[in-house]
Amino acid sequence: MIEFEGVSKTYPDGTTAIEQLDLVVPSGSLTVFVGPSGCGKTTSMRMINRMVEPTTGRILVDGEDIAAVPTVRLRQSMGYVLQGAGLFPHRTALDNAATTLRLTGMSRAEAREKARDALRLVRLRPELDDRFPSQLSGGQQQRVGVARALAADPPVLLMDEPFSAVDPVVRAELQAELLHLRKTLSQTIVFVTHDIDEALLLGDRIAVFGPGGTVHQYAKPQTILERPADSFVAQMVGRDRGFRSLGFQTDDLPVHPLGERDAQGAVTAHSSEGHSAEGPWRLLLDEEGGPVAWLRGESRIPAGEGHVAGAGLRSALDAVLASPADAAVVVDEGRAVGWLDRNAVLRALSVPEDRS
Ligand SMILES: Nc1ncnc2c1ncn2[C@@H]1O[C@H](COP(=O)(O)OP(=O)(O)OP(=O)(O)O)[C@@H](O)[C@H]1O
Repeated sequence: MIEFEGVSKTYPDGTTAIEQLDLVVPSGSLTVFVGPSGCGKTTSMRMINRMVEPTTGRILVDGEDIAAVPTVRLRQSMGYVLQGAGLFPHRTALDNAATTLRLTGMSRAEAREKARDALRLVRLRPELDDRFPSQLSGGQQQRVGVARALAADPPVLLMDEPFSAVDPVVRAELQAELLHLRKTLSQTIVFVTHDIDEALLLGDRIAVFGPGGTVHQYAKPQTILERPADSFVAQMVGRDRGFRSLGFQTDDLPVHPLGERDAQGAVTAHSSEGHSAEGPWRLLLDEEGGPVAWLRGESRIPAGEGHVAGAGLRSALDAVLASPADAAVVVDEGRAVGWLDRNAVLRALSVPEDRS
């Protein structure tokens, strides 16, 4: 657990970066600091590993005031990932990933062994281990940066705009990777970004920073979307708040059985309303059971991705709206497994969730 207690920071030139910050980052959580440029996110994060010292207040890590912890010991307990990875250009991916371990005095062989494990954890392909940063793509460099921070298995991971220097497709990939990694990691993560969508996607909790270094709201993503604390936060989260908040509402909608395949390899869509004169929509599946196309009479419409059971009401609504039939297909690892009834989704939307 990381606790900020009445923390303020005024730089020697008189700039106040942070004003009276009181905030608790729970152990094992991924907490995002989000806000426009210059509102003190990076300053707050750097105070956690004492790259910046507070002017007033104190910061506790697991109950210990970090002002009393030697900086070397403190930093060894915290991985740090920067924007643009910040790799050493003349070291290979493997040696870059081994850097922090070497600083702890570990032998080269052992450090490389552990670094190799970390590179596999972030899914860098083994054949890239011996490349230099200039021979890696931006996304691959960023993976090495994350591996370097994780290699020593520190209890705290500080990530400062780690994905902002890569293109949107690679960025989405790295975000998905981090969500995946979190299932196996126990680290307490503090993640800085100016992108509210990234914050909503990744954060267990989000602190919205505003001008003058004040935190306007510190809450779960769903709460930030549904109940922004003030007009500044409402403006940050922007348009489609209501629709986007559906993504955080769980769906426990019934899944109807898929039924038998016909001679063509298609299954007939579940319907609660009866079929039109042209007969029912059928969904053609490939050999592995993946949806290919909707068929009815002369019509053939490419099948969308379908809905993954439990993925939330936003995904369920999207799937039924995109389907030409009265039902959307439910998929598991790309294979069709059942049907989601459109009316059931619409009924679920009309019953407000308990938001207490
Ligand atoms: N070393 C410094 N000396 C003086 N002022 C500083 C220093 N570092 C940061 N600042 C100022 O403190 C304020 C907060 O900066 P900080 O980098 O923490 O904000 P940020 O929200 O992380 O912004 P960005 O997203 O642009 O990095 C800004 O006004 C900045 O100019």
